Amino acid sequence: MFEQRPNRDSEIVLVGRSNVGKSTLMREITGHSVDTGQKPGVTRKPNHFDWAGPDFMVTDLPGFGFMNGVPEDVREQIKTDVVRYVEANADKILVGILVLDGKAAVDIIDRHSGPDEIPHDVELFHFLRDVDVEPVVAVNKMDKVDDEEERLNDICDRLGLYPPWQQWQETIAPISAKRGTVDALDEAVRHHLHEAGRDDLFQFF
Ligand SMILES: Nc1nc2c(ncn2[C@@H]2O[C@H](COP(=O)(O)OP(=O)(O)OP(=O)(O)O)[C@@H](O)[C@H]2O)c(=O)[nH]1
Ligand SMILES: [Mg+2]
Repeated sequence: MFEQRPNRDSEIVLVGRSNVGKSTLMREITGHSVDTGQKPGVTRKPNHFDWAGPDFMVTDLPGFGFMNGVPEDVREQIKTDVVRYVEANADKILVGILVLDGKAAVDIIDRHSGPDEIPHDVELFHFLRDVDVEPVVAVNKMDKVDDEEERLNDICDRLGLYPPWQQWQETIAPISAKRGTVDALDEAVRHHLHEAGRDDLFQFF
């Protein structure tokens, strides 16, 4: 289990497979420098960012799934730790941002779908809902995607959300963290913050 969680009563977490751009998005949200990398598995411990004023923080959690050079048992342990972290703090987490690689997600999901296999991304999406954390799916790296509409509709379909994706703008947010194009995510997060009566946190999104 991850140690040393700062004592904050409101939180937004970033979760997802390794190398999808969680830390890049974290940098974009917070304006702080965060380690990012070409190689998966850069973030091994949660990165918490809090501010002097509000009782709020954003947490960039380690990625899981395939990572070059990282043994399977370590990858599984990271995933277990991430799930436990979210479970343990679910009552404080206002929004769970599930980051996907828009270019790769559908192929990876389809490759890992089977009679006794649920893909990590799909599992995590339903897990967030199960623990009553509002999920927002940040479909990242859209700068590399040509068939945007089709891709977003396929992602909805795999997550059990009836297409077209435009019906789910509080849940599905196409972005490019690297380019700083994150308006759709800000909108979706604000929607949930508003529902939670937390317009005071709009300053961060
Ligand atoms: N083309 C493109 N590349 C991106 C985008 N966002 C992130 N990347 C790249 O994706 C790679 C991984 O980014 P990270 O932010 O380190 O990914 P991560 O999800 O934090 O990875 P872990 O810490 O291993 O879980 C880096 O090379 C980033 O520059 C994006 O919007 N577009
Ligand atoms: Mg990272």
